[in-house]
Amino acid sequence: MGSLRECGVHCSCGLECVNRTTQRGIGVRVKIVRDLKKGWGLHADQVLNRGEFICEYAGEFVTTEEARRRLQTYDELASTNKLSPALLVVREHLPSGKACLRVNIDATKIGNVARFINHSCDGGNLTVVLVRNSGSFLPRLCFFAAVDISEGEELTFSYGDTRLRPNGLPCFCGKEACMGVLPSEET
Ligand SMILES: C[S@@+](CC[C@H](N)C(=O)[O-])C[C@H]1O[C@@H](n2cnc3c(N)ncnc32)[C@H](O)[C@@H]1O
Repeated sequence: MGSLRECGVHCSCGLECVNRTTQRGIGVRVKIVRDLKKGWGLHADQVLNRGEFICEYAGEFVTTEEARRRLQTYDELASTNKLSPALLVVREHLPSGKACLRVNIDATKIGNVARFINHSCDGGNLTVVLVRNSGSFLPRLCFFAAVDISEGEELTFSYGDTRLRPNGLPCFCGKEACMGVLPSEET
């Protein structure tokens, strides 16, 4: 996972500033496509170039305690196909190496198209970047194209390490590297 600093509230520049790439909304064409096994997924609706900003993972920022509570409910509902949860947990190791910042973003009820991005065991074609706007405490989670992407191709990233929870839901990413199980949070 990468990290990036952008201009923020205290900078005198406007949205046209070259250092506000992720603050202008979604500037590329994407479409939501249904897959029989994975449900809805996000696909490129144009050629995307490596390094291009795709979208932010918008959602509710929740505390770890609240995330744990929600994950328990979501797991139960997901196991009976009653819900497609989209609570993403990201850990950023601080430079000291002694602590890590945990960010929980729940797009299950409030979010944008990023909540339709499915998992791929090979890491997918998107790079996840933690973006800090100067003056803001919380980082935002943004997706950039990790490679050149063709029109129609599904956009995917890795939800995490499957080994953390070997008895999760089945994965249908279809990649050679597929672990057979969808990564999910335990804590
Ligand atoms: C963030 S949502 C992605 C959008 C979701 N497919 C939908 O229809 O709303 C995460 C959920 O999508 C499904 N999903 C994502 N990637 C998958 C994969 N590789 N194999 C099977 N199901 C997947 C799982 O149900 C997972 O809980």
